[in-house]
Amino acid sequence: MNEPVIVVHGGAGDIPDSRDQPKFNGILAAIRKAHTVYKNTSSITDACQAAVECMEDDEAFNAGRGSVLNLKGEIEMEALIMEGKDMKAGSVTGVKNIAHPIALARKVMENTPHVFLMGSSANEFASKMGFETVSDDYLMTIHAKTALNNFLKSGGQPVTTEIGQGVGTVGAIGMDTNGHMVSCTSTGGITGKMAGRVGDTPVPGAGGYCDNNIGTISTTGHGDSIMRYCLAQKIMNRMENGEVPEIAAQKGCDSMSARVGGSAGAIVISKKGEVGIGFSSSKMAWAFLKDGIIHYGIKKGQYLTVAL
Ligand SMILES: NC(=O)C[C@H](N)C(=O)O
Repeated sequence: MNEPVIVVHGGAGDIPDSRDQPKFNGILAAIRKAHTVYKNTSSITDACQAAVECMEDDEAFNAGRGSVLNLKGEIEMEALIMEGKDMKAGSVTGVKNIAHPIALARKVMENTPHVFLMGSSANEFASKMGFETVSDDYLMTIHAKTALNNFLKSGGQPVTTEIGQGVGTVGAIGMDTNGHMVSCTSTGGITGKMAGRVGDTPVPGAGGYCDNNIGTISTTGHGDSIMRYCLAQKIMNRMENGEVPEIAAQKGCDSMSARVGGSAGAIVISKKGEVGIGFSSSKMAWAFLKDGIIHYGIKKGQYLTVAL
């Protein structure tokens, strides 16, 4: 393969139409950023991390700036990175006041003997690694505050607001020209979650997975369902058993919804470089780059293209 394959998502769920364009702008910017970084570094890990950081900076998404609020009105963020060569992984959960949880997950992968760090200890590690602290005011958007108010007013039922209950988790997966793969996912979780709630996103096999011998995946959607179903791992199993990524992603999400409820979406690349996009939610923002063309969409059956 002469070109890398890069796929991103900007969250699955009940996304109001008014949010489509900001999400398109964000996912297209993320793909372009990833492409530039890949050209400069030849590192698919750097490229996908950069794509996720680009969306963490963009308040159209529920990750980094724009993260949703827990029941106490706080932001607790989570992220996972996994590389497919040696199946190394790094995760964080319950982190506060940093701009790029995905960068911290990478530090866990590369600078500790562990996979997963949590809460204030993860924040202490961030300080040690030289991460700057950002204020709650920077991370907390009016959309996130409105979403929590609406959630509380409705007696704790999921409400579709401008940003939905938790839509807008972000992910980027990629394969370089040597077949090396990576998976990156970052989120603020779901609006009105209990303080300390851990979602699917930082859990390998649920929020993402990566193995150069099979493929790479990032998921999004109702995390408590995704975690119970081990959605990323289930989709890997389907590909290992010969399903093409498009079918594996869609059937994986549909089977999760049928078995445990909730809805989800997934982006997938197989070891052959084939791309799969699937979601059982009403929408998922996705985009991928292949042969100089960006393909993207958000509604079922929507398939748009634009030059890089
Ligand atoms: N929109 C999302 O993907 C939310 C995330 N999966 C969570 O439940 O924490």
